[in-house]
Amino acid sequence: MIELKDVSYVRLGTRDLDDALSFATGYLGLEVAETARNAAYLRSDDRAHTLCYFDGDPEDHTVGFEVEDEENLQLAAATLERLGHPVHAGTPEECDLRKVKAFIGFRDPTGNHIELVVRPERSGKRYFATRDAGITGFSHIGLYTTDPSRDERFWTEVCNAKVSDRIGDIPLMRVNEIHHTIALLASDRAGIQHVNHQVQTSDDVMRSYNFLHERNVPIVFGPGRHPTSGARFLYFKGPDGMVFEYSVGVDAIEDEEGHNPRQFGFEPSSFCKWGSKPAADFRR
Ligand SMILES: O=C(O)c1cccc(O)c1O
Ligand SMILES: [Fe+2]
Repeated sequence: MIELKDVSYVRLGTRDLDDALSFATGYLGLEVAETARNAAYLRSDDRAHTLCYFDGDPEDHTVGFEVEDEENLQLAAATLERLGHPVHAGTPEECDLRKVKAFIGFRDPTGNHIELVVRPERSGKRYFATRDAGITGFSHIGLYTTDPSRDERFWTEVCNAKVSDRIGDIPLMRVNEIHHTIALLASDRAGIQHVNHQVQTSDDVMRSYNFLHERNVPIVFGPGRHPTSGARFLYFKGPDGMVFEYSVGVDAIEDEEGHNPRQFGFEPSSFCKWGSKPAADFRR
């Protein structure tokens, strides 16, 4: 069993690094940790970085998850190879770029690029953004799947994820007490559908709605409230069509043994209990 502790970072390719950087700092509200070697490293909490934009294919998305130690990493590599997922061991230079002690890369059954990392760096400095969006940290990702049931089995049987709720066949899965860290979304391709940052209060969600709307940043869903996690949310579009979500008030699953996944119908009211509807281009 591969024990994921938390999501660690996302890596997104872009053909226009300057544009991605100005969006990340001026609209999303991240802090630049470092710009180096055709990449920009951005912070959203006390970690050294949680988002990396690199000069490359905008379809090239990677999600990193933290595992406990190098022994667990080796066991994970062996498990993945045995199950037919070729594993790439991170070179020292690749580890440096990610500010991790060690990592492996592989593809999930849909073909999503996944990395497992050991000892991702923290920063001694607190996160301080130029735009105050109220961000408290990077929290979860929406991941495309070409087969939700197969990929649910991968994340819950090969890895330690547990299903908190399902909307239709779409699982919201946790790897710690937070309601979900991985949300799957059905598609005909691989990739990240959205990147979630938590914000401090509902006021932050509404302030960002006005701020982004006034500046013509496409709002693709919300403001609204998820019946599943209970979070108030706003989704908007960033560079290369990537969707970003702010949310506040995600449930913690305290009764780990006693929690049974709830089944919600695949309909708009299962995504928002305030009646907001996703825009046609919510999914790319
Ligand atoms: O927070 C949630 O419950 C949620 C539900 C559906 C889709 C999402 O992205 C979510 O974050
Ligand atoms: Fe989400």
